[in-house]
Amino acid sequence: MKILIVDDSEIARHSLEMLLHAIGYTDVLSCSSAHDALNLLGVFDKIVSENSPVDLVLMDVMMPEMNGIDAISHIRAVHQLKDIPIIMVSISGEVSFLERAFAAGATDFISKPINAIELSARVRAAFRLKMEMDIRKEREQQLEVLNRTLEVMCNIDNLTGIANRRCFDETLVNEWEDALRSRQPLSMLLIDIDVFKEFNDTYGHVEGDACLQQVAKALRDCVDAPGACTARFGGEEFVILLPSADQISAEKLAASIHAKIAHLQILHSVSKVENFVTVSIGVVSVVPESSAKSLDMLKAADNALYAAKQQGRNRTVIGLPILAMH
Ligand SMILES: Nc1nc2c(ncn2[C@@H]2O[C@H](COP(=O)(O)OP(=O)(O)OP(=O)(O)O)[C@@H](O)[C@H]2O)c(=O)[nH]1
Repeated sequence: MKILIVDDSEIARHSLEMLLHAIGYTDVLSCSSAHDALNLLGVFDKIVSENSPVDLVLMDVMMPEMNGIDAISHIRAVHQLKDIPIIMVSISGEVSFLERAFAAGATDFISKPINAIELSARVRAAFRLKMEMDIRKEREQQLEVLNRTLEVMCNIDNLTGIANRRCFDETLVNEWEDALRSRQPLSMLLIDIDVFKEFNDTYGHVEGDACLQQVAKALRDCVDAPGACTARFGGEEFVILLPSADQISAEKLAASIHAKIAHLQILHSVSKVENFVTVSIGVVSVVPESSAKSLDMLKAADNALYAAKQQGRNRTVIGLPILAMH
């Protein structure tokens, strides 16, 4: 445990150091001014290390240039130094002084002349407090990491590793609002694997899962637009949301998805469409208006997908403008 003594009197520094040695604390640094102490603690550095160079400060109050209370205020203003215990050392114990010292962030107070027993008890208490704070800080950091991991897990589909429905629903609401404000187009592709029930019935559920994973990866590979969200909508259905993308970009993406899935050549011998896995896609592009809702967009994409299925599957159908649905 490293202790820093800050006192402009050499005699005071020396006698305090002797006392600390006598009660078992030998790792002691000292500064003759508040400015030197702030320098040593890194208060003037642009980037302050997370690990403080000392574990406890014994700060004299009356010093020329900068007094101990002002020095504490400077130390506490640095986030990384806000938990270092600082014990004020002073002849004065008057109430107004103590009030100012504690308001500035002092942890404790010890009056001169210093009694060894009192010093030992105060230093031990300060270290105990510091240890408890460090443990609490570490737990808070662990909790923060855990929370972030949980948040990511809550938004990911277990099987395919892409975003899940929950994540998509949230993204849709946000992107709709953004597009409404910015008057930018928003496009959506709803993608469904054709005759997938027969695929499962023929090759089994495990192969079905592997197929879903391959299709999800293919979709992810096709989408490179910044801010795009590729999600598993549910079952064998996927969805892609493209902010700032018009119908032409959405159609281009749909065409590249058909080509990519065809290129995978996932055998589907009982499909009535092709002898490999294909997908149907419903596309909707819109510049949102306040008279419509984000769910209207989803409905329009679903209708377009239904039409693609009706027209023979393995194709893309462009949905009606949302306002025309009302
Ligand atoms: N292996 C696997 N199958 C799933 C999963 N989720 C849904 N399915 C299957 O997907 C199939 C969907 O079948 P349908 O809704 O009848 O659709 P379809 O056979 O693709 O027919 P169309 O969409 O009209 O071309 C069902 O057999 C579901 O059991 C999953 O996580 N894994």
